[in-house]
Amino acid sequence: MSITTPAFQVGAVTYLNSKPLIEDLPELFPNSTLKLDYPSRLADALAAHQLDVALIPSIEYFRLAPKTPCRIVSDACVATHGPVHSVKLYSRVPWNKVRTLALDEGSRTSATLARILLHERLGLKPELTSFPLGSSIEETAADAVLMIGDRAMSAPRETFFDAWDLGEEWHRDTNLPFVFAMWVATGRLVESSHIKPDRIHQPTDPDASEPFHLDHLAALLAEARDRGVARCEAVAAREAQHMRLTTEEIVRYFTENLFFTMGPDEKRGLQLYYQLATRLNLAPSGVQCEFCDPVHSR
Ligand SMILES: C=C(O[C@@H]1C=C(C(=O)O)C=C[C@H]1O)C(=O)O
Repeated sequence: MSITTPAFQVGAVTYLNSKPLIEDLPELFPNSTLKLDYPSRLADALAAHQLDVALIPSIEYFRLAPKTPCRIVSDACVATHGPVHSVKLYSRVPWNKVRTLALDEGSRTSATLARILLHERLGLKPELTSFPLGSSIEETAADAVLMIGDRAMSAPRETFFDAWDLGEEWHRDTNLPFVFAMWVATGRLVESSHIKPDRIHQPTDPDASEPFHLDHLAALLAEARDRGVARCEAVAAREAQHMRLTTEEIVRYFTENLFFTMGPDEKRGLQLYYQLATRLNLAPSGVQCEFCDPVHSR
């Protein structure tokens, strides 16, 4: 595909789970800067207009939408249909005795999901603390600790009373997939979308040799995902060199735990999650979810 892209600031999650979505992104967005960071930081940077488009925690779309024009710009996402393997809630006490909860500083979506599950299942509203990015789970004192991303993929040294895989627990309760992250654009990319929601023209960008539409962005992000998924064994072999996981384990994670396309069931799961979050006042109500139509790049 040859589309001239303007110079975007693109942000993507630094974890293993996002690698299949960003394969070839530098090639597909040659003029853009790709910044890899923790999900919570990407959400803050997008809200602060330091990024034009970013893979952000799904809950953050609902928090951002009432404050600033933003749009879901791709059907590429990070989702699961059961155990996700990299989002764990550990408890030192029986679940009904959880009074304090330490939330992974990198997380927003799973942090909200942990609170929803504890409330929906057990009526709990634990006191919250942070589980900082640079520290180990043994340094936390809370009754329960949420850990996400690469550091959640190996078992901690401490023996816990119990552990939940949040993708699995969500699926057990709802029979629906769960969407952890999705591509959202804001600022100059979508401001004109108030006038024409699905045909965004970027006439102001001096670098663009042709008008740039959100459809182009959707097509490029879908192409990056399709290329990454098609090459997931090579991606796994490369990533295994600097992780304490084998290529086979990473391939299984990419192909059995994770799903990278937002289909009808993922949308239903996301809408239910949003509803439950609003019931607990963890997201503003009334946000309409306008999804991006599927784009087939090949
Ligand atoms: C599946 C995961 O999804 C991530 C979890 C997120 C969150 O909890 O806010 C955000 C982005 C995702 O990449 C994971 O961290 O392992």
